[in-house]
This record gives sequence, structure tokens and C-alpha cells, in this order.
Amino acid sequence: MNTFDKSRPVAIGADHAGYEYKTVLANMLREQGYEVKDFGTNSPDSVDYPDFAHPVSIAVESGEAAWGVLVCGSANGVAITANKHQGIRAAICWLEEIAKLARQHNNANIVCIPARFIPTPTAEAIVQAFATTEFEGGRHANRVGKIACM
Ligand SMILES: O=C(CO)[C@H](O)[C@H](O)[C@H](O)COP(=O)(O)O
Repeated sequence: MNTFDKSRPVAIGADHAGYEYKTVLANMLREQGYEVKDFGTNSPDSVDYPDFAHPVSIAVESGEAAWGVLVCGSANGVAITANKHQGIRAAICWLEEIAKLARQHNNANIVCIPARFIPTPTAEAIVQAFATTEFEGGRHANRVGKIACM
């Protein structure tokens, strides 16, 4: 249930610590037939991660994008920012298995990548797993429902 399809774009964004990974991940997704909406940044010049995490989150929250990818040094900054949005469940993922669980158990809709702590192939495997793993529903649906009740 609730698998990401390719009828809507993937929103992607990063700060200066993540922009190189963002390029690699966006290219990987495009090669797989996804439309990618890139919110920047596109250089190593120092920027502030909320300026990129908020637009990606708004795109996913509004339904303009089906899901999102955010990259910064530790992934903490982009995840904290994204999770300020009511409709966002952003998960920091540093292993492929964590990415699968973020989808299976948490129905996460943005994957947050810590570029300074994992190699590029791991980041690619994480995004691939996140893109193709389904939410399991059932007992997890009750729990995910309670996240947004406040
Ligand atoms: O999580 C973060 C910020 O809370 C990210 O890791 C940023 O990429 C990091 O803080 C950037 O650090 P820099 O010293 O300004 O390059």
C-alpha cells in the first residue's frame, strides 16, 4: 500500500555539505525514470539548510511531489526542519535497512541523508530502498496516525 509511483516528481534539496550527493542521487533517480524537482543548493558555497528543507517539505506536504530527499552533513538539520511540517515524516537514514524500516513502519515521506558520514554508494542504496519499499500499514498505521494527533 501507499507505494511511491512516478506520476509525480521527487523533491530534492541539500545544503553545501550535501549538494554533491544531491547531484548523484538526482541523476540516479532520473535514470530510473523519476521526474526530479531540484530545490538546490548547487554549489559548495555555505548556505543555511532550512532554506532548502522548507521548500522540499512544502512540495511534499502539498502533494506537488510524491516524496522527498534531503541531504546535509549529519542529516539532523534538514530532518528537524522538515518535521516541523504537519504532513511530513522525515527519517534520517544511514543504512539501507533503516530506509526500508522508515517506509515499512513509519510511512516516511522524506529520506534524510547524512552526506559527511556515509559513502555515496550507501546513499544511493538508501534512496533506492526508500523509493521502492511499501508501508506495511496494520499496527503501524495506528501509530503513524497518532503522530499527527497533537
Ligand atoms: O545538520 C546539519 C546542521 O544541523 C548539517 O550537518 C549541516 O550540513 C552542517 O551544520 C553544516 O556545517 P558547516 O560547518 O557550516 O559546513
